[in-house]
Amino acid sequence: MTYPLLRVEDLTIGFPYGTVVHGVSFDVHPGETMALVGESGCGKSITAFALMRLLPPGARIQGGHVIFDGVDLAAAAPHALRDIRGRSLSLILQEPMTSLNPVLPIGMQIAEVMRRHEGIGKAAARRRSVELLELVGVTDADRRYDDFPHHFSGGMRQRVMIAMAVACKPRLLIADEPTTALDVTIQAQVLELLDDLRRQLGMAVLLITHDLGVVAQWADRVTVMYAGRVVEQAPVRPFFATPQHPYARGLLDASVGHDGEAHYTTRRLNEIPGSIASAAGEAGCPFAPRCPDRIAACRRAPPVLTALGPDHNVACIVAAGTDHVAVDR
Ligand SMILES: Nc1ncnc2c1ncn2[C@@H]1O[C@H](COP(=O)(O)OP(=O)(O)OP(=O)(O)O)[C@@H](O)[C@H]1O
Repeated sequence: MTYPLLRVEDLTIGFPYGTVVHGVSFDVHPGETMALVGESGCGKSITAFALMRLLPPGARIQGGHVIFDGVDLAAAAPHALRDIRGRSLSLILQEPMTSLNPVLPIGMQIAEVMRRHEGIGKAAARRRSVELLELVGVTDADRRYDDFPHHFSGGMRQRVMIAMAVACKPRLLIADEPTTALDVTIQAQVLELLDDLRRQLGMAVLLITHDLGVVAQWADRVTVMYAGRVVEQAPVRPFFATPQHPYARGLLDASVGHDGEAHYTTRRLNEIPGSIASAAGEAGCPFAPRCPDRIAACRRAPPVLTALGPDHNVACIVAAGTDHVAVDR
């Protein structure tokens, strides 16, 4: 096992009204795709923003560590963060229009990232921006360098965002629902592009998604979140073959079609009866109100993440057995 590139340890995030991410831990290894999956509101995006230290107003890291390449980003000084962000750690979001400047030509925006982080001259930055646009599949890149974001379709804008995000060859790209706003064929093309770039540039990808089809096809490992906590993490193959947490099992059971084939692509995570909101105010396992396997002890305290096997952890006292051993990180 390689040493992790990113180690998130016991990360806890809150707003003035309460804690929304409770002691989340996961690793991302060099060159791999790790999927962070969960239904809307479970805390995926807030976790991603916390990794970049770009939390919305009012939100605060209340505890834990985010060790990236040996530096604790949760405690790093602003100048150190500025240097890391956009250079070795990059973020792409669901809707590129929120990240692109509408009044600047797209080529110039890509060039600007390289000029800021690598201090290269104007001409070299332009040349490399055109190469990057070609790399992400923008045809006639030299001419399109001077086009504005509104001249591009949604899928092409996402390609431009990806070009900008990988301009400085990051070691880790965080992609927060990168294809949710796109139609299905374009989604597949953009995910394929991300995977190609991951291999070509040797970067790792933290892929945030609510789509199990995307996880099955593109991820090496998966971390499932529920109500601000990690409930299961495993390599993708054992996860899909033998999911252990009742929430994960519910997600996968429900995605098998009448023909007996798995249909992950159309699966939405909110089809299990009940809602995350029903966990509010619960003292025990946040999934207990919706859980088919719950026993009385589930109501006592949130279960700890427990090792079931190599790299396979579950936070469920029923799945883990009562004589469980806490995960030793
Ligand atoms: N700006 C904000 N102010 C207050 N609460 C917020 C804010 N942003 C997120 N939250 C809360 O934090 C929790 C986690 O939200 P987050 O956006 O991380 O969920 P998510 O899993 O990414 O969902 P989605 O897939 O819908 O984006 C939710 O309860 C949400 O209501």
